[in-house]
Amino acid sequence: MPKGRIFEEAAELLRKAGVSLPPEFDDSRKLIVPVPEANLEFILAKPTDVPTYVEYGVADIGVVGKDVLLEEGRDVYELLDLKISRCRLAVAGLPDWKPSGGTPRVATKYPRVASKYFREQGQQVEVIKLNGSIELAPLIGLAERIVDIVSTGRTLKENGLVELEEIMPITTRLIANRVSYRMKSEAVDYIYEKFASIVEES
Ligand SMILES: Nc1ncnc2c1ncn2[C@@H]1O[C@H](COP(=O)(O)OP(=O)(O)OP(=O)(O)O)[C@@H](O)[C@H]1O
Ligand SMILES: O=P(O)(O)OC[C@H]1O[C@H](OP(=O)(O)OP(=O)(O)O)[C@H](O)[C@@H]1O
Repeated sequence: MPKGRIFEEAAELLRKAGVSLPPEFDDSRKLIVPVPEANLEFILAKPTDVPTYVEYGVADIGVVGKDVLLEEGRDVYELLDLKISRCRLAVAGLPDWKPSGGTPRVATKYPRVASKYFREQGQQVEVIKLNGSIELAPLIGLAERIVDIVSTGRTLKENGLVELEEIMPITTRLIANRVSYRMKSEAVDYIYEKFASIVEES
């Protein structure tokens, strides 16, 4: 399970699905939380590390944003769209930005996704990797454009930036380790079915 934004909505889904998570699950600092009643053990990880844990099989299944899944490019199965933490990946910049002579710079937490997008658009850009507060980049002259998550649009608005192009809609996905998917199919199916029934209802 990723800590941060997705956690709350994913925990709510699990509870709705009848998995009895202890109350301390939500605000404990513990990184490994066993839930023996459900025969499950949760690893609470940094969102970008979730696909790594699942690829290496230290977690059989994981919950992760499609943005992170695409960026990390790990070898895992994507089982289900959980349809939570809905947002979009977009190109944004200052409203008066116009292409000039040189190669434009694009700042982002998603260099892989951004490079692929601009390559497919036939646009040559220099991608600069940042780790957060991406909206700063055009304001301080690091880059002309950014590729980042937009949800309400508030961060862009409050920083005088505008959305220029939507790259793709983003939701949270259930992923599985390839070996666990085959060797522990009953357990993986159980979780899949639990989630699927709730996602369909909502
Ligand atoms: N503003 C947002 N609204 C809705 N969902 C978002 C938003 N920002 C990110 N997400 C989704 O939630 C996931 C996790 O976001 P979160 O902000 O918790 O991660 P993070 O900033 O990478 O974590 P950390 O703060 O540990 O670096 C993202 O991968 C994305 O799918
Ligand atoms: O459209 P909004 O609803 O304003 O949401 C978008 C913001 O949310 C995310 O940032 P986050 O808070 O995760 O901080 P970060 O800059 O460290 O990624 C994202 O990177 C945007 O900055």
